[in-house]
Amino acid sequence: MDVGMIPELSKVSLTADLDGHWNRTSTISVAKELPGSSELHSILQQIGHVQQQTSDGETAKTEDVDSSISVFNNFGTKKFPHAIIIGVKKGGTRALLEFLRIHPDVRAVGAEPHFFDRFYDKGLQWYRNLMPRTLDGQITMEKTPSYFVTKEAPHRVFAMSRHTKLIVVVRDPVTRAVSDYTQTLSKNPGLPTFQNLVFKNSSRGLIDTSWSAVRIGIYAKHLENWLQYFPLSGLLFVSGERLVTDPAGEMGRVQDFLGLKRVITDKHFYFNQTKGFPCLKKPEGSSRPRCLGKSKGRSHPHIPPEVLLRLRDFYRPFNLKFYQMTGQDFGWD
Ligand SMILES: Nc1ncnc2c1ncn2[C@@H]1O[C@H](COP(=O)(O)OS(=O)(=O)O)[C@@H](OP(=O)(O)O)[C@H]1O
Repeated sequence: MDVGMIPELSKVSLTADLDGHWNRTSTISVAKELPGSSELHSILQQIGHVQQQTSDGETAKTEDVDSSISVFNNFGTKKFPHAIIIGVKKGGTRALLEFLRIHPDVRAVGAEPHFFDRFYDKGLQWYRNLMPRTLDGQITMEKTPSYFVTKEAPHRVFAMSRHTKLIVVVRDPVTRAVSDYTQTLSKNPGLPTFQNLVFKNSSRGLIDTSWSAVRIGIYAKHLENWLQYFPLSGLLFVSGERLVTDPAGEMGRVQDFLGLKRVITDKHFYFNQTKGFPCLKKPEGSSRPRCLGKSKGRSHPHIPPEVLLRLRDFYRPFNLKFYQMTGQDFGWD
């Protein structure tokens, strides 16, 4: 298709992954008024290539149309998610979702819908409409890591369906806080140092729990809110650390929890030395290996060790409580 021939009257930007490779995308701009531009959009949707930038910096398909299914057909139905990755921010939620998407029985929204925190007033039908169509036996999923720390989210998810399966990817809260800080710093290079933000003003080592990078890591506190509505058996806690060191092992647990056949195995992963993380040999919709984008697996700034130690001390009792509540020792201490 000669995109250069299309006049740019009013821009509609469609970011299409033309070669099926995650990190090499091309942007096509077409005129809104141009006859055929909506058809172009539809065609790109049909081949599953209409993408948008997700709030976590990854490129994701907006319409998860099966490549074998035309958008003009109505095979399958849009259902509320059977399972949601509810957290935690910077835990490894994007990696988990992308790994799950290689399973033929999983259909997921690529972007984060943020329904149960930001857009609840849009209503449940709006939410369901965001979901990809699924056939019998397939499960619908989404991920929005901020749900885990949103006070209203548990009762809202419960009101949608008490049977919703919930997955939480947890990571050492100290590393998570640094990762969170690194993300904010990348958007705002003028940010004060980590040590300036982590301690309360004029305090001698008092941790500032009003800073979200700290607060999110008090997992036991957030989990209490969820356990008021959901039984522990309705939640799965995935170790963010093991998702990196043993992705296939962790994916085995996830598939069991979701009642899926164990299709995703060690055959699907390879360790990319340059990236320093496991990558997919054959991701969904592509025959080429693929790693997550640059915003995942960033190097963290140096933080003085005594600051990290102080933060580790702060989290210790909350971590122990969390191990007790979940019956799992994540080994962060
Ligand atoms: N396979 C693979 N590739 C790249 N990165 C991986 C992977 N598995 C886990 N991680 C870790 O995921 C961290 C980002 O977490 P999230 O995806 O939950 O972030 S976000 O909340 O959606 O922004 C990200 O954090 P940073 O290392 O701080 O960038 C990674 O450590």
